[in-house]
Amino acid sequence: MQNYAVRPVKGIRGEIAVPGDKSISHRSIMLGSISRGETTVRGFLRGEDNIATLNAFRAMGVAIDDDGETLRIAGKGLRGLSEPTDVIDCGNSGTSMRLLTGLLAPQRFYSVLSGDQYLRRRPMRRVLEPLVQMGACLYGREGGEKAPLAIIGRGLTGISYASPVASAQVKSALMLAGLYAEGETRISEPHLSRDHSERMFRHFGADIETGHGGVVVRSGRELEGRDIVVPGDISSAAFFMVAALIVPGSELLIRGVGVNPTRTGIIDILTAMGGSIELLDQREVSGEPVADILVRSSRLKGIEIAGEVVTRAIDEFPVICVAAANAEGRTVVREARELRVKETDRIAAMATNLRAVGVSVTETEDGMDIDGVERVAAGAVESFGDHRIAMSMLVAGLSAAGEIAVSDTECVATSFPTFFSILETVAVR
Ligand SMILES: O=C(O)C1=C[C@@H](OP(=O)(O)O)[C@@H](O)[C@H](O)C1
Ligand SMILES: C=C(OP(=O)(O)O)C(=O)O
Repeated sequence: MQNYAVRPVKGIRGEIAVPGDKSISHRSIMLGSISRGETTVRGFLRGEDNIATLNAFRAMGVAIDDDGETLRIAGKGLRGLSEPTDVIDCGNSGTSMRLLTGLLAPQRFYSVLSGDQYLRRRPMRRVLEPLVQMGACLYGREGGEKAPLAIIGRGLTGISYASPVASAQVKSALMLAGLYAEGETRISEPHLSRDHSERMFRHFGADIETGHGGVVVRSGRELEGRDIVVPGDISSAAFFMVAALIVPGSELLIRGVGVNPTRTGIIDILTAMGGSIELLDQREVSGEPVADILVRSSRLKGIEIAGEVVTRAIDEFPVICVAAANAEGRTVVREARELRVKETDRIAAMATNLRAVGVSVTETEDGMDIDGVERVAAGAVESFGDHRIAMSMLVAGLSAAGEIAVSDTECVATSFPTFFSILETVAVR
């Protein structure tokens, strides 16, 4: 088991670029594989989650060439995937498993999806239930709640589905199924979740409409291969944004970060806490907004966080907790129940870890109250096998009273394999 310890530093300074967006990288492989012609992907995230998606499509007969810079996907068209000869291993990746379930349900073959011990504990009925309403034949442990999932591909019919959770994975699974289902598939959600699928479906020429009522996908149109440039992942940038805010004497420029409005909740939250964050050189790349982000150390204050911004910052809560621990006063998080069903229960994990470094945290069913301290104490904590918990606690160590040691940090490679090397380049000792 790999452990890593971070000592307090004198500043976070310089210029960095973070690796490609995880959500967009997954989708580029999926849509490229079921399009006609070649798709090229530059800036693809080579994290373990995305490699799981890449291997899944190779196992279904798609030729994907990787020269280390650009991926070249020889698209097979909507009906060109072939039956995988073994279980598809989604590793730790909820996105791979849920989106693949939607894509595989309407194929003319049998497939099985599984994953690691964490993924096999996560809820899957949220995608199985609407897909079964569309006519899918799907099985899972615990009455369809948990992986391994068995998928007996067959013809589907479009439905109109109001999702009870704001989840881009549920929405995207149904959109992918909708490419094959007879008629139209309509999906609405309580708040708009990340809309990378909508943007990429349009980019590949799918028959799609978006608006206040949600998204509508119509089947019958082949997709066309495209050239995609993946922007930097704002969820990875978030660790360095918080690091630069909480370490006095910091100034950090993060270049080429995706700033899709469905993902910028972290910027809104940190700005409301008093953080100095500027977006520079805003532009558009492959249908996604991109900017450089300039962050300077700031005195943060506690705020209340609830409502739609929670969806727009869902993966950033572990590191938001670290910002809150370093802020003056109390930060109140509510309506964030979804955090309990991620790679681990992120409310419980962060409460445990922050308490271990001297921060008072009260858990509620759908959130937590965090009382900021002058300085987080030194201590030893666990990753709970969750990449974002590991990186968040390492960031906490940068401005703590002493060393923070985190155990089981291999999981960082799930989404951000270059985290440690980037940290070395910006930490002023
Ligand atoms: O669609 C996606 O790429 C993702 C959606 C979110 O999950 P939910 O759909 O479960 O909210 C997010 O937490 C995950 O990291 C990536
Ligand atoms: C929740 C996450 O990913 P996934 O659901 O794809 O495992 C994440 O990366 O924080």
